[in-house]
Amino acid sequence: MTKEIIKIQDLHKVYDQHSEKPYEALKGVSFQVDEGEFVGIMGASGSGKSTLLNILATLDRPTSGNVQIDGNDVTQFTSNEMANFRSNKLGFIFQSFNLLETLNVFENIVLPLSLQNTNHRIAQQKVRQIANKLGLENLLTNYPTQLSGGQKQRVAAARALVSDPSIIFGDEPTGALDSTNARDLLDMLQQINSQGVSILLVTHDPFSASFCKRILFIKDGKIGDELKATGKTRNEFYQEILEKLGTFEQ
Ligand SMILES: Nc1ncnc2c1ncn2[C@@H]1O[C@H](COP(=O)(O)OP(=O)(O)OP(=O)(O)O)[C@@H](O)[C@H]1O
Repeated sequence: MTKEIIKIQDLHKVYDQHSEKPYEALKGVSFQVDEGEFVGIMGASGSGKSTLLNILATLDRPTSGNVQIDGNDVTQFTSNEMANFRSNKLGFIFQSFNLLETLNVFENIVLPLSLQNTNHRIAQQKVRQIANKLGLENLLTNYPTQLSGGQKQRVAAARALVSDPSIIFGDEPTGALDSTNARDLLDMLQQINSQGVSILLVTHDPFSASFCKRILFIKDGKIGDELKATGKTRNEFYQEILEKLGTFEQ
């Protein structure tokens, strides 16, 4: 039976709820993501993508609604439980890489394991394994300032993957990359996904979205539509996304 990695039901988020001008950024969002899926969330600026991602990433709480990740109702967690859950179960890849400049590549990648107090020898092994997989084995003693944008994003991906998360969240991860590096990162995400890791990608970019298996379109705080890649080439899916955006964003 398929396992749901994310299940959200009737999610609402109201900012400035008790002010004179409350703003409802999410207006009853429901969807689920099955284990092993690669799902994209697309929508115009201001449609609620970051609000949704922040709630899923346990960085913010909804005003109402249910959020289950890997069988846990994360809305019931205390702040401490949220932080533990985040470091054990979730991996993040952001547009801005978010590497620590004072740490070298090895130290950046090992960070989630250090936070979990993983045994030093096991942590070293895991970092080497993931570094080899992402072609970073010769860069482990470099500092972020000595890396290209594409290399930085691979380090960020290695850091997201090293703790074997249940799901990877990407927030415009190709936003700061040139087209070759963007393509490499997307190929890599697809490869990671083919090994069973679930991915949820928030993006404006139809090219990035065309690597997903399914795309949810959010408009004015609601899921408005959905596209599936099943049976289509990536290019056919890309064209379909472009057409959908053409009608959707008006
Ligand atoms: N902390 C906040 N307080 C009040 N309003 C907010 C807050 N954060 C976001 N909003 C509003 O909620 C709406 C959704 O914002 P959100 O950042 O989720 O959109 P988005 O789809 O991620 O946009 P973008 O693609 O530009 O990042 C916007 O109208 C925004 O102004």
